[in-house]
Parts: sequence; C-alpha cells; structure tokens
Amino acid sequence: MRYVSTRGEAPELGFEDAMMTGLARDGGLYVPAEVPALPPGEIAALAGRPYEDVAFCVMRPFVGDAFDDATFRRLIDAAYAGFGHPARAPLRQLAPNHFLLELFHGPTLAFKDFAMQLIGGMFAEVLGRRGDRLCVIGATSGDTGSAAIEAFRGNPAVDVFVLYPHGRVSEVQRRQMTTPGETNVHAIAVDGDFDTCQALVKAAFNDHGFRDEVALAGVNSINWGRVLAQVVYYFAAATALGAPGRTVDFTVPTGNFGDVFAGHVAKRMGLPVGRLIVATNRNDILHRALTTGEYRPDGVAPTISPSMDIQVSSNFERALHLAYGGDARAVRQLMAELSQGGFGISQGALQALREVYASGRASEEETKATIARTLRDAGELLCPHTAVAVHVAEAHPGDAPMVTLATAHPAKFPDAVEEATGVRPPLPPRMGDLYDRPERVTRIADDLSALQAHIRKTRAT
Ligand SMILES: Cc1ncc(COP(=O)(O)O)c(C=O)c1O
Ligand SMILES: N[C@@H](CCOP(=O)(O)O)C(=O)O
Repeated sequence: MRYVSTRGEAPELGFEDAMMTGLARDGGLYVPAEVPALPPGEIAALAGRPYEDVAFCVMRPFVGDAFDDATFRRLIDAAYAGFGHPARAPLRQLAPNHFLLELFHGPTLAFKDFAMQLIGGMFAEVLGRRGDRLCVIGATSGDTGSAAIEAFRGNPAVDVFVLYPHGRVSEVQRRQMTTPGETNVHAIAVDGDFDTCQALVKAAFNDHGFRDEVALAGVNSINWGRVLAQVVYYFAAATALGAPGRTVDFTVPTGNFGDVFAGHVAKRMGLPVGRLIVATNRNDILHRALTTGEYRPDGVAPTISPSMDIQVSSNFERALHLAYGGDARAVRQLMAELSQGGFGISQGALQALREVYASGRASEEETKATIARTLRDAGELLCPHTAVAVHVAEAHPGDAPMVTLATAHPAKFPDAVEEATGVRPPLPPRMGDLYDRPERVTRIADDLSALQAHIRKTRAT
C-alpha cells in the first residue's frame, strides 16, 4: 500500500513512514494511492464480531508490511482494552430510526481515543525497533490534545507538545491537558483560536530544518493513521444495523473534517453509506462551502461546542483531492488561494462532493434546545457537539437508519449542559480529582519562533 500527498510533490511512502511523518513535506496530506474494497461477504461477516476483530479486518489492508498480523492484532487489543464499554462503540437508540454511536468510552471521553490509543501503541512499536525518539506536536480545540497526552504520557521516546487556544476550551478539557505530571507532556496555551494553533503546527512542519532537527511527528488528523482508525466504527455501526444488506446514513459533528472523511473512506471501501451529513455549529464554513461552492474562512466564533470552533478545516483537502480526481496541481492551486483568503470550488468538484456529503448547521440556541429536548424525550444527556449533529440529523429525515456520532461525553462540557438542562453531568470517578490537581502550562503568542524556541528548550535530547 503506497501513500501519496494531496499536493503531489512529496515522496510516496508506505504506511509506517506516512504515519510517522504526519504532514507531507510539500504541505499536503497523505492519502492511500488506492482504497482497497472489502467484498460484501467480508463486510457481512463483521456483524456481531468484537470491535477488535472489525478493527483488524478493516485496517489490515492499509497497513502493508508495517506490522505483521500478530503484532498488529496485539496493538489493536491493547488500544481498546482500557475502554469503559465492552462494545467500545455502542449504539443507542434515540428514536425509531435514529441511533447514537457512542464514541466517548475511551480514557479521555472523546472519539479521539479510538485513533490515538492505537497510534500511541504503533508509534511505540516503531520507535522501539528503530531506536529513535521524536517530538509529537498537535493543535487542539480541546479533545485531540488530551487524547494525545493520554496516548504518549510517560513514553521515554516521545515528547508531546499540544497547542490549544487560550481561554477557548472547556475547563475539563484544559485540565486534562495541563494536569498530567509526566515530564514528557507539554501543554501550550496559544494567544489565538484553533486555526492559529493549527497554522503554527503546520508552519513548524513546513520549516524542514526545524522539523528534522527535533524529529517532529504529527498526531492531528493530518496523520493518515488517525483517519484510518476512525473508519472502523462506521463498519461496526453499519453492520450492526444490517449493512451490507441495508444502506445506513450518518450525521457527523464536524470541525477538521477527519471524522466525516473517515466515513467517506468506509463508503469507498464498499460499506453502503447513504448520506454522510456534515453538521457544523455557527462556524459553518463547511456547510457554506458545500452549499455555495465558496470556501472563505471569516474568523472563528467561540461557541458552546468549542471543539468544532474551526474555520480552516484540514481534512477538507483530502475530500478536495478526491473531488478533483486526484489532480494534485488543482489542490495546490486551491491551497495557494486559501492562503490568500479563500477559493471557489469548480462545478464538477462541487457536484462530486455533493454526491457524498450533505450538510447542515445548528445555532447556539438550537444546540441548547436539542440537549434539553433529547434529555426530556429520550432520557439522553448529549454533549454540545453531539447535539449539533442530532439537530442536523433531525432536519434530514429519510428511510435509511440514521446514525449520529456522539463524539464526546457530556461531562467534558458541564457548564453548557447544565445551562441547557439544569443537570450537571459528573466526571467518572477515576477523574474525580481533576479539579484538585496542579496545572502546568506555557503561554505563547502566535509566533513560530517562540514555539520553536520552547520546543528546543523543553524537549529531552
Ligand atoms: C467532541 C468533538 N466533536 C466533533 C469534532 C469534530 O471532528 P473533526 O475535527 O474530525 O471534524 C471534534 C474535534 O475534532 C470534537 O472534539
Ligand atoms: N476538534 C479537534 C481539532 C483537531 O482535530 P484533529 O482531528 O485534526 O486532531 C480537537 O478537539 O482538538
């Protein structure tokens, strides 16, 4: 299995190097040169199997010779052993034809754990055999950061740096990043929004001298390994609901477009995914782009679903790559225009995108009302991100079963949930002392050289 950059000017890599590299050296994102198809019989055989079996069958064709079967299976088993639900990603019925896919039973209570726990193990395996160490860097609007820290804390071969927007994550999210005591964990509060953090991370990668000097690796969904691990739960959910004999729709709360793109990959592998609905909060650039064809960031507004407060959505580049038929020159041109303020999507590419993705948005009031109504009518307490998606799913009725991805536990956003319902969701007992632990964080400006100086100074050598 070979991986190519969306911008076509970086070396082709195998799975191991694509995963360890993160951002391609031409600034693009790695994608598989071809997506392997799973025959309907193999998809049907996944129904009712343990999550780990599904994970192995779905991901194995992408991994090539990076790991032998036994090692890969061991890494998968270890990744999900700590999840707080035997099904890992249980489905819960919300209404007659509407299901929630609960993705928050991992150690940091958000869907990021599905990929990050596996990536932590895969990185450790590869670094062990290479005898290398590296600096993992990630931009976060709240959930990627804590999941990355959980996956790498205490790993002697890794320093993990997470950049979050100062004052724009929930207190629980912040404390999950600032309270781990391990010295290889470095939380950085950036003066700016998530887009500022992600731009800094990408700039650090695009400074090839610095990147090589500190051996930078990325664990945002720019990393193909992140997207791949998220493909699995689409198969688990759809086969539980009758696929491949039945088409299943999905609504996905969306920010950086990694999760919904994973659904697109599942569809290309042969899973009968009907509609893939992109649900946005008031930072609705993706909804506007799919509706109007114009992709123009206009500033991030803080919302009660802060993890989706994103305007420069990095995996949209992977969707554009497919929509433009793999034309790397076209993608380079669009990304160059984006750096100047935005771009228009060609009619052909827009049509290709619309064949896969529908979209919708929820205002703050609609989000709060959905949290309150779902508690009242279905007895379910939703996190605000999930509520955005439930609102959008309800606005798209159809015949196929609808699965809405429940991407975080409501206890990560207790203020917003309490404001909507009067109920303050408690943290699980193992996190009960989160508010008592001392915090450790470095504040930096939107300044690449300050970030680089900090990484040089604090990483172990
Ligand atoms: C809780 C939650 N929901 C939804 C999203 C959006 O997912 P994506 O960035 O993959 O579109 C995020 C951030 O990634 C998140 O943390
Ligand atoms: N919502 C994310 C933003 C980063 O997304 P990623 O999937 O590219 O890591 C977060 O919570 O940090």
